[in-house]
Amino acid sequence: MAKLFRAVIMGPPGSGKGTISERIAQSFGLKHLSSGDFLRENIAANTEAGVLAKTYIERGLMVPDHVMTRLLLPRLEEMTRHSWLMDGFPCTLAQAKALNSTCDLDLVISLNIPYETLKDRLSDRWIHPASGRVYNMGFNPPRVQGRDDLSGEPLIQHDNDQPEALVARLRHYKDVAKPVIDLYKSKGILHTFSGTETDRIWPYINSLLSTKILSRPEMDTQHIPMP
Ligand SMILES: Nc1ncnc2c1ncn2[C@@H]1O[C@H](COP(=O)(O)OP(=O)(O)OP(=O)(O)O)[C@@H](O)[C@H]1O
Ligand SMILES: Nc1nc2c(ncn2[C@@H]2O[C@H](COP(=O)(O)OP(=O)(O)O)[C@@H](O)[C@H]2O)c(=O)[nH]1
Repeated sequence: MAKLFRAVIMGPPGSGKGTISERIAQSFGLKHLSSGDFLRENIAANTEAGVLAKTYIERGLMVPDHVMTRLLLPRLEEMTRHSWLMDGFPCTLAQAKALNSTCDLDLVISLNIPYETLKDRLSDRWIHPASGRVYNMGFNPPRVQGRDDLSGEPLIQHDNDQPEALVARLRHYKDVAKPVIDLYKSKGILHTFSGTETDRIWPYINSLLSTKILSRPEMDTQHIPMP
C-alpha cells in the first residue's frame, strides 16, 4: 500500500498559506484543502452548517470549533486514499485535538512573516469571492485589472484585510495558534519558515517536501511502493 502524506500549513492572515499551498499542490500532487473554500462551498450549497457558518463569517468572526469539526472531519474521512495539504484548519487547540483523533499528520508548515509585510500584502489583496482565488496588485496581478482571470467576474477587497482590522486579527491568531504550534512542536512535526518573500521561502519548503514525498500526482494513485 502506498504511503500517504498528510500536512497542514499554518500562519497569520496574509502569510501566504494559500499561495504556497497552490505551489505545493502543483509540485507534489497533494490535494489542497482549504477551510475557507470549504466553508464557501457549504454556504453556496445552503447546507445546515453553511447557513450557520455564514452568520459568523459575515460578522468577521471565526466559526465555532464544533461547526468546523462537524464540517471538516467527515470530509477528511472520505479522503483516506489521498494525500492532502490542509490550509486554514486547525486554527485552535480544540480543532487540532479533533483532527488528531481522525488522522496522523506527517508534517506541519508554519509561516512566520513580519507584521509590516502582512499589512502591505493584505491591503493589496483582491479576491474572487465565488472561487476564493487570490490576487495581489504587485505580486500576482490579474490579467485584467479588477477582474478574475478565469471567470472575468469582479474582484473585491475584504474590509478585514485593511490595516485597522489587521492588528486585532493578528493578536487573535497569535493567541489561538500558540498552543497549536506548541502541540505540533512537541510531536516533532513542526517546520517554521520565516521571511518577507514567498519566492525566497518556497525553495526551502520545496526541498523539505522533496525529502518527505516521493514524487508528483501519481502518489495519489497508490502505485508508489513504500520507501
Ligand atoms: N479553522 C477555522 N476555524 C474557524 N473559522 C474559520 C476557520 N477557517 C476559516 N474560518 C472562517 O472562514 C473565514 C474565511 O476563511 P479564509 O481562510 O478564506 O479567509 P481569511 O479569514 O481571510 O484567512 P486568511 O487571511 O488567513 O487567508 C474566516 O474569516 C473565518 O471566519
Ligand atoms: N508582495 C507580495 N505579495 C505576496 C507574496 N506572497 C503572497 N502574496 C500576496 O499576499 C496576499 C496574501 O497571500 P495568501 O496566500 O492569500 O495568504 P493567506 O492569507 O495566508 O492564505 C495575496 O494577495 C498574495 O497574492 C510575496 O512574496 N510578496
